[in-house]
Amino acid sequence: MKKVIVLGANGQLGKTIKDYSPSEVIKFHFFSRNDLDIVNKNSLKAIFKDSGFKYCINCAAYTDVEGAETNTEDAFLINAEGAKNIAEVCNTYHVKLIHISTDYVFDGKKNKPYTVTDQTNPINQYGKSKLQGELFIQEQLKPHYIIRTSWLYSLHGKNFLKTIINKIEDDASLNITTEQEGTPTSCIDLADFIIHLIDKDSIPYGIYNFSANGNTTWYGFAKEVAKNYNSKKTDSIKPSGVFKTLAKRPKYSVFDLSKTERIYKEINTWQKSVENIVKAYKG
Ligand SMILES: NC(=O)C1=CN([C@@H]2O[C@H](COP(=O)(O)OP(=O)(O)OC[C@H]3O[C@@H](n4cnc5c(N)ncnc54)[C@H](O)[C@@H]3O)[C@@H](O)[C@H]2O)C=CC1
Repeated sequence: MKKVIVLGANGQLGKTIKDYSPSEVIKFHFFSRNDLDIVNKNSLKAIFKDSGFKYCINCAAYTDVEGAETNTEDAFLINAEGAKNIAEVCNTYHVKLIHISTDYVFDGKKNKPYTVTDQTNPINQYGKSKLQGELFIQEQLKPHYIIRTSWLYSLHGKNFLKTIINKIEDDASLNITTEQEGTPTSCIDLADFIIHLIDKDSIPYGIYNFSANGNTTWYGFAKEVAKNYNSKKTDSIKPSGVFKTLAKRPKYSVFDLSKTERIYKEINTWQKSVENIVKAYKG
């Protein structure tokens, strides 16, 4: 039985991992921010010491992209220093780390999918803090997987898919930007990939991209949600131009998935995963 600690367990990815039926080979131990703050290295040490954890999944992060522009110190404390603390403690207690990172480590100036070796160049504070976290982990700990993902949604917490469903329920008409291109990714698909890494236990360490297959805009994503949730409402979603925000967003952040699919399987298209989750939402 492999003992696995999950940090940031009350976020949408953490909760999705919790939904996984208990596996016969993995025993999860979930810690929310209230249980264990990743900024506090001594608390981490106390929990990891003599724990017998084989893997740590770090879902904990400062994820408010807009907020990070003004609360930059907090973003770096959690996304960079927190990640460093985890890496150090994993190193001391021989725990393998699975850490989640983001497409926002790129500037979005490319026009074909980003590979894991492409030059990073974050254009907002959130992306900068997440990249610093990646670099600390690479410095501190050999047995690590850094999974870069994008546009996460799930049945839990606040996310774009649930916002669109709520707006459709309220009969609101929506203008959604066509300015950014990327890939919506279901936490269920990502959780399955994370479990695959642990199950196999022999996949080479390093950076992996993980998103669904294909790409779209936030407008295309919203339309697809509407089509699956209530096809009569698709016309209430209209395309719009730039959505003014404090934090700059990469215009293009599609991933090249070839390295990931070589050690995993062909990943769902984003449309298929949206269909699956809307079905699950409707129950
Ligand atoms: N949401 C998205 O669209 C994307 C998310 N990511 C990354 O995926 C990972 C998971 O994201 P989500 O589940 O969507 O985030 P979330 O915001 O739903 O969950 C993050 C969790 O981390 C916890 N947390 C914050 N500070 C903490 C601390 N100091 N100690 C312990 N826990 C703390 C929060 O309480 C929250 O429960 C994060 O690393 C995020 O950066 C990457 C790309 C896109």
